[in-house]
Amino acid sequence: MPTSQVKLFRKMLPGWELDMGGKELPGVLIFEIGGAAGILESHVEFLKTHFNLITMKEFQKSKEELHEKIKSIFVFDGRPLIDRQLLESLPNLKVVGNSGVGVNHLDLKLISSFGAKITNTPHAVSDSTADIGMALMLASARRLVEGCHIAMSPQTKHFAVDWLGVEVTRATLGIIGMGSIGYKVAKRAKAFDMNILYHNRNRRKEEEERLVGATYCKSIEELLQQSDFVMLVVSLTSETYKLIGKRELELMKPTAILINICRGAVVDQDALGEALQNGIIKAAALDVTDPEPLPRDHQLLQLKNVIITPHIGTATVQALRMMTEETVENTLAVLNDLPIPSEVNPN
Ligand SMILES: O=C(O)C(=O)CO
Repeated sequence: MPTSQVKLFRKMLPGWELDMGGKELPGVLIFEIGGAAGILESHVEFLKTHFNLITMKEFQKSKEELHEKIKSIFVFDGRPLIDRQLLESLPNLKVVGNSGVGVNHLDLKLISSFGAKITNTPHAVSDSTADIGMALMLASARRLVEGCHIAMSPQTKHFAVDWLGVEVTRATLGIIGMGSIGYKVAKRAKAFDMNILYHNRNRRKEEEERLVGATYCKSIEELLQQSDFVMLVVSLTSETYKLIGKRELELMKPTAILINICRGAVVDQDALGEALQNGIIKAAALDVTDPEPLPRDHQLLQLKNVIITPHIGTATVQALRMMTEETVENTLAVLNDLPIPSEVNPN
């Protein structure tokens, strides 16, 4: 039997050359291969060197014998849905590996009550999601989408715009949430000579030093009042649900732009629509909404000062590859009793 080598993209756990020789590969339940919420076909060969992949279709047709082989579930784009019934049918489940950083679609307490660990992939997603944050900020500031429509419209005879954008250079960016994505946003914003404010539950002195300047705002209010751009990069929890509502929007500058790259429900979207129509803030750029997609008659879709992208924070070849690798790392760590690179605390 060949030795299966764990390829670590971060090379952070030394000595990870697990000898799988002679052992049966652990069963992993996946939603499907291919399709919108399926494992990418190009990742299957790599995954099969470590695991016995079982799709939901195979699982549903199978007998208990197969259920007993399943040690892990890989969740991609929220699927498969993990409910009590599924958990009860997997007596040897040890880990649920979520591809992506946000775990608001998982019932963490329920999963951990079945003795399974939960992992996510904060490292894999941070660059691509920070890039989308920068792309949305620049696109909104320079009115890229409106410009693109004018340049491509069959009605356009000559280029003349009756509006001006604003520059991000030397402007103040307020980042709400200084986790791995927030930090990467700040790093990029530094290259634009932006003045960086951030709010986080805990002050992140190490990140401040690494960035050579980022000012901690203990209160969100202070950050909202001072920022030209406000970027949301928090996890969705009961504490951050509708964190940005009417009151918070009214604290922002009338010239400010709101960028959301975390979860739609962090913003009160009705309040946002009103604020955008009434000049309370200038514009919004959203990679996430609640729900996704928004109903076609939603007020946010009618406004010229809004850009919406279809939750593409991690939609790159590189990010998906790294998410798969980070999930493999996490899963193998749990199954081999090694330190878990990215474990989610169910509390
Ligand atoms: O990693 C996640 O949870 C994302 O939604 C990235 O956009």
